[in-house]
Amino acid sequence: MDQNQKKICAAEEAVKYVKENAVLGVGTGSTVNYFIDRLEPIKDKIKGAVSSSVASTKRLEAMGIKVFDLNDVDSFDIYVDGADEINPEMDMIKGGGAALTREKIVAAVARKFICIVDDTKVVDVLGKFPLPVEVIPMAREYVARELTALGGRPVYREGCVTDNGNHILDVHDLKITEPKKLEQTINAIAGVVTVGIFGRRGADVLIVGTDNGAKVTEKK
Ligand SMILES: O=C(CO)[C@H](O)[C@H](O)COP(=O)(O)O
Repeated sequence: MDQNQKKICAAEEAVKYVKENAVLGVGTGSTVNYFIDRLEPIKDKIKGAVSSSVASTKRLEAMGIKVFDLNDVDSFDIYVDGADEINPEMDMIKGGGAALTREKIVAAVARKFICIVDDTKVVDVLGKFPLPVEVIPMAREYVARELTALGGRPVYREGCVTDNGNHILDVHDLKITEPKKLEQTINAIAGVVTVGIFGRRGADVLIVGTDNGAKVTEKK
């Protein structure tokens, strides 16, 4: 199986978690796009979705799925999203698609985070994938200096403006052995909107697409 087939395999397994009449939390990215596409046969059986990006909203609406404003939804069962890296504790790096802030917000409201990835995303230690940090534009250089002081090598993602009108710094050369601690430290820097470490709100269910089909792990 190639990487895309593995993403499809994980996405199809995630559809099994969708209950009738549910509102779904929907993430962003190529793996999630496969998940959205596979909602087609059951789209009339769900109430709708809460989306984490303009791109996912457009894809959901194009399929005829109603997209709710998060402020109009108290809570919902599942949030389905991809990741750039995930470790055995189900902490993740996210934000490769620059949607990390809205992803973190929608994930926070969901009862269960279902992470769908191909097997290249599963790692022992986070940090090989450059860590995305969304920053307020005027704070970009200040935040970059603070991230350098933490041992990282921040690189401005040129030309990228997030759905919230902000910039992204991708931080290279980090070996993230204590994800929850680093998440807190980076989030405390003035000008940081969100860091792409999802530790405080990690995944509850991990679905990995592999050569041997979907491997499902539930957090104990
Ligand atoms: O965090 C994300 C977007 O901000 C994505 O979930 C992450 O980048 C994985 O994307 P893909 O499924 O395309 O590999």
